[in-house]
Amino acid sequence: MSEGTLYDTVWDAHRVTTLPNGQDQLFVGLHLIHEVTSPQAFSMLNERGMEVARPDLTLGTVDHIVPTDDRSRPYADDAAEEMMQALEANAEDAGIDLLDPTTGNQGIVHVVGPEQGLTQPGKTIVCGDSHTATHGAFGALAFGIGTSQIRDVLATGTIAMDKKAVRKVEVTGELGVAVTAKDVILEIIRRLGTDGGVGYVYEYAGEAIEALDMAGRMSLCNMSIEGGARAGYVNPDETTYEWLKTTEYFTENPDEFDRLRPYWESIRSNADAEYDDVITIDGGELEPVVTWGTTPEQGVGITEPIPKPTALQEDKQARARDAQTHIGVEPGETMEGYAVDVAFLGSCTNARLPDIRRAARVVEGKHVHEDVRALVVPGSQRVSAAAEAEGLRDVFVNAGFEWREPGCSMCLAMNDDQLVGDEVCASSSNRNFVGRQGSSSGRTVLMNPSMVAGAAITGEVTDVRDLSTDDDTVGSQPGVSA
Ligand SMILES: CC(C)[C@H](C(=O)O)[C@@H](O)C(=O)O
Ligand code: SF4
Repeated sequence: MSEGTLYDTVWDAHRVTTLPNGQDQLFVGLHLIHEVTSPQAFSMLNERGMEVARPDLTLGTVDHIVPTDDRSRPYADDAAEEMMQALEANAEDAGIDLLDPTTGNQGIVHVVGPEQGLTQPGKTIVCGDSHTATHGAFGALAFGIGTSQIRDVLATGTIAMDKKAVRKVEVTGELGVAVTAKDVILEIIRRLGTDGGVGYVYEYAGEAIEALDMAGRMSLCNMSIEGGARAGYVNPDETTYEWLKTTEYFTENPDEFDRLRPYWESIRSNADAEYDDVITIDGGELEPVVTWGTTPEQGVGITEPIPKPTALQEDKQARARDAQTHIGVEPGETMEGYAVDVAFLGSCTNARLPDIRRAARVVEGKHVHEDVRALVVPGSQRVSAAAEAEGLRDVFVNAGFEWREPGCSMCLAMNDDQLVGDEVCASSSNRNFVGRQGSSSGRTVLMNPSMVAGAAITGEVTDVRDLSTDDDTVGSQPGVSA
């Protein structure tokens, strides 16, 4: 078993006891809740007449069902209004802060926690949402949990969990122009498969990871779960501390920053830490990755041919054939030139300010292709306001994009933002499952945000390196705090 890793150290620091069934009971430092997965857990608690143990360590937001256009109440969709009301009532009763749209701080749960400065190194963070691993970007242990676990955390402020093995995923070298954290994680999943991480937590390390800004680290950790890992994290460093320092939590509590910093330093994996597995990828060799299929592992470099199903592992061949039929691609072709109908720049993977900046650089002075419907859905109200203040909203709107209010939107289509019929979407989100974007015949091609911007402009999957000669510098800071 691993030893001396951040995972081991933070786990031990939070262990309350080992339970008779062998699981460890961990103290939970931050519990994030949203409208889809929390109502049932609150009902279970209410049925037993129990109270929320740590409302002070719980934070709510609304993201999945919230409309991204007209947000006047009641919401046009009754189911959405009902979920929102349940969340409001539960938060109010328990005394939990709720980042609703009137606060100016609303957004996707995995965008707002870090923005608020509540996602911190060495914390245990849970949320009833599979992409909770995002918060691992800060060196937190962050896990997605199910409804009965949400209930348990609400009731006790702790959670029972099995300890996993740790795989170090080392990405060496320097990423090329237009190659981003999204491409790195799509490449990792392509190589190891969507179940390659089962039983593991991933520690991302190496020069290419250390060079990523916090937005990039969040994109990377966000998709750990798509690779089957229980969680993913990056050891905290100066980049992490710089982000934290500018958040409201720490500008309001500067002493806290000085008090916590030694702890943050102390939890970093030791130089001689032992891992259960190590894999190394040469980051310098990567190019932008896009998916050709219906799982995130079915990806390919933008200039590479789509594989023949028979070239894949035997148990993956049938699924690959079905996927190629659904998407309508042939092995041997590249994805370049594949026509798109919709461009979606959004989701907790890629809707932070640096993502929007990168995409804006591609879009500036150009126009969305006449056959394409293009949307920017910022990850949070803060991201949106910061982007607007920098003039980025104008760049997109002038180019023919719709600029929407924050939420999950077309990432999973629980609101009105949906594909129609067999539309193809160039999407900066994290899942390309059949039906994911609201239409069972709809087709999703996952890619990084500037590639989405490129597809919006040309009307087809495009190697964005051919569109922009710029380097990849967009500023390392979020620019969305305080
Ligand atoms: C609705 C929620 C339970 C779900 C998740 O857990 O991931 C959603 O966020 C998703 O991305 O599919
Ligand atoms: S943006 Fe997508 S992946 Fe992220 S929480 Fe919302 S639905 Fe889930």
